[in-house]
Amino acid sequence: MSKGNSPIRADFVVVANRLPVDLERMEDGTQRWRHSPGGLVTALEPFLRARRGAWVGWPGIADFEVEPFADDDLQLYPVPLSAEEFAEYYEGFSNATLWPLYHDVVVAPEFHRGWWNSYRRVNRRFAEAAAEVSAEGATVWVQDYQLQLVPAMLRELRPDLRIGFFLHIPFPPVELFMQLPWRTEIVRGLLGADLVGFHRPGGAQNFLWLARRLAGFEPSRGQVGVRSRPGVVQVGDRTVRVGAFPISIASAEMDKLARTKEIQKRAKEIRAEMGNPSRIMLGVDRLDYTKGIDVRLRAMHELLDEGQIQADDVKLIQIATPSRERIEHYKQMREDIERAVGRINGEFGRVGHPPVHYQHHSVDKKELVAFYAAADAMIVTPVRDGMNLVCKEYVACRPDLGGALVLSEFAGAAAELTSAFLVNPHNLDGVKDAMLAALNIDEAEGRRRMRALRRQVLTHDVDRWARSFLEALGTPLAD
Ligand SMILES: Nc1ncnc2c1ncn2[C@@H]1O[C@H](COP(=O)(O)OP(=O)(O)O[C@H]2O[C@H](CO)[C@@H](O)[C@H](O)[C@H]2O)[C@@H](O)[C@H]1O
Ligand SMILES: O=P(O)(O)OC[C@H](O)CO
Repeated sequence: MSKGNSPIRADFVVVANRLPVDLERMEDGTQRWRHSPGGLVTALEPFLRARRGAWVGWPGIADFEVEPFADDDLQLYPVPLSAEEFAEYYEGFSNATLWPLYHDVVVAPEFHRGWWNSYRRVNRRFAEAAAEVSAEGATVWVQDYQLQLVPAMLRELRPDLRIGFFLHIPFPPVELFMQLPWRTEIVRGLLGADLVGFHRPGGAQNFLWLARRLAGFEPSRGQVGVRSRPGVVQVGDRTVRVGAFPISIASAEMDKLARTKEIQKRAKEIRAEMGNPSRIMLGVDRLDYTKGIDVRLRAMHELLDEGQIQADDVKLIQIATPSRERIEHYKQMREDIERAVGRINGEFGRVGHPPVHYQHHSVDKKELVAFYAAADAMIVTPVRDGMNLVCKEYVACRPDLGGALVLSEFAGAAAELTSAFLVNPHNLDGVKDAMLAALNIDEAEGRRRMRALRRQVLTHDVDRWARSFLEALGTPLAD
């Protein structure tokens, strides 16, 4: 990574809360950059690197200023946050107001005027940074719920730009969105874009309704399609399009990696290290209360308790990336999950043979792919998820057509991955039945399901997602 002067103005700019790398302070006082967590970075980073764009985002440490710098072909443009802004804009309004509100109020959202003021102030700073780094007529792609005011603010500063916005989390039902005291400002902020994108048509449809109800604009009436038939809102002399663009992963790259001898060998080692149990279930998530980690632990506990599975035969690996650790609901959930893991291992484990192998940290990409290759059943049980990339990664990593996927109906991915064992995470018996079905699936049926899942994931990758969005924005990409 090389530090340089101010970056050249770019023709293609991504604006996201986080840079794709986070600055980390080590105990000895030194610092190092590490890959940022989460699905947004996973999806966008390879795409933007290949196009030599600029990325505007927060460097991951509060009260810290970093000069713009280049990371290989990517120009990184850090936006600083004070400790107070981190608490109010990021932990507060973004993750204790919007995150729960947009995820079906799974915990109660908090509404505080101070947090909102900070959100507005920080959105303004991001808009100013994007205005500075964008070349004349550039395409600027603003990402996610932390930056919903940026499109309108940026348009005010730079009317020459083409502005897209994509929401990575669900857009809520209108009845829930209407709880937000600053609902009209958010809708007007998003309408500053030329194209507003959601994962699912339902989100686009909800937004169109709100554009009329809250901002007084007349939207088009037809049903929004997937990557087609966007809705339209006329905002003065501008036409804003509103569409559905289901995100995906770099499927071919993961498939290729999973086929390597190194990964195959490591997958066998993982099974051996666990005592070669007959079946391994896997969960991989940011440690977030929306992901339903507690649901799969409860289901496993009951299956063991009822003798439907035996602790020596069936193991669960749960890999959980630390996330938003100072926020109360996250602290509480971590305690609950770790207590549930301890309880299962205490009740059903033997020395050296716990039924649940729990890791509270990230793993690198190769290790993650080896986990996917080693697992007989992938358990993805969010109570609400915009898309969920983990289930697509698992499918891409099974060129052997082995393994089975248990997937919540409330993940955006369920609309595409219909050959998974689809479950309602609120129905514990249904989750238990699906786990058993996935663990005991006969080989031919498993291969049939996995083949259908792979057809979808390999033909709908992240490149297709980005291309379809940018085409709808009117800036198609050259090959
Ligand atoms: N322990 C671990 N070690 C290493 N890597 C790990 C890991 N745990 C998770 N990851 C990686 O982090 C990413 C998580 O992406 P997800 O889509 O599953 O959820 P996230 O909520 O972060 O993303 C948000 O953005 C994405 C993209 O739009 C939406 O799919 C989603 O609904 C939305 O909440 C995956 O690429 C996964 O491999
Ligand atoms: O760690 P956060 O809060 O930046 O969340 C990362 C996820 O991608 C959220 O979309």
